[in-house]
Amino acid sequence: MILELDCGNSFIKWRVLGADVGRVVGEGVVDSDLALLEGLKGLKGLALKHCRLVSVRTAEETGALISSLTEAFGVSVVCATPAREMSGVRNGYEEFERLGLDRWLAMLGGFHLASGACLVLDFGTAVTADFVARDGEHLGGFICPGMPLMRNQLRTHTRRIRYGDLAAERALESLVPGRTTVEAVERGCVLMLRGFVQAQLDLARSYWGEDFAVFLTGGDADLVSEIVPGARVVPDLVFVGLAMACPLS
Ligand SMILES: Nc1ncnc2c1ncn2[C@@H]1O[C@H](COP(=O)(O)OP(=O)(O)O)[C@@H](O)[C@H]1O
Ligand SMILES: CC(C)(COP(=O)(O)O)[C@@H](O)C(=O)NCCC(=O)O
Ligand SMILES: [K+]
Repeated sequence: MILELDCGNSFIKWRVLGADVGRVVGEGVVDSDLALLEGLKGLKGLALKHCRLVSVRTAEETGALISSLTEAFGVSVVCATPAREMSGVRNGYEEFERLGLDRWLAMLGGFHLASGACLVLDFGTAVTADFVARDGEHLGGFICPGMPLMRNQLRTHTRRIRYGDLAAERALESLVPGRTTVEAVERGCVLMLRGFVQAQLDLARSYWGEDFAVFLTGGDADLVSEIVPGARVVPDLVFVGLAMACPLS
């Protein structure tokens, strides 16, 4: 069995692939190393042979997680590392090692699935957009705050914006102008995200006409999917790229 991990700034996404090619035998989203270990220990018949991991956390945090996994399951862990070029995609950053590895893997996955030009949008703690041309050249991208950061900035830096998670969820049942604080903030932030997406689509069309694929991934992808009808929502896009960057013999 193979354990795959995507360690973002807020959550660790994990899944276990069975011995027969690619079948997912367990998966989850957790907010701590401890919760990950608990989740894995709860799987019946777990027999990990390999583990591959991508992390945008500090080397210390990632190292601690790797030690815990090795100790708990006796598995060796392979980490995705930065590359200038891989699977036909050329990293467009001036310093390729500074590009977020989750972005890099999502691009590898997207370019592989599209076999052509693609726009990759990831809606996590931060929101990222990356442009990959038909020849595999990464043209660069954009980073802006995601939903969790936008709402928390408003909560932290104003005196009168306070509300709970349940109210936040309910507020998004519609996007008409809000009549309560929670509606006004949650809907306002979603419209910011959608505006960002529109700007990326406009730019992609200016480069490639209609000849490109759009991939949406990350925990908040559903908040924007309806405004990009042709987009492919691929929650495991980072894992697609992770398998390409860390093949296991
Ligand atoms: N099943 C889920 N578990 C956790 N977060 C989720 C889930 N579905 C949607 N979300 C939302 O996704 C966002 C986090 O996205 P994610 O891609 O996990 O971020 P990161 O990679 O930065 O940790 C949060 O705003 C969270 O509310
Ligand atoms: C942009 C990110 C913060 C996104 O992280 P996430 O929201 O997925 O947790 C991450 O890819 C990162 O730390 N990148 C390094 C900076 C860069 O890509 O330029
Ligand atoms: K991510």
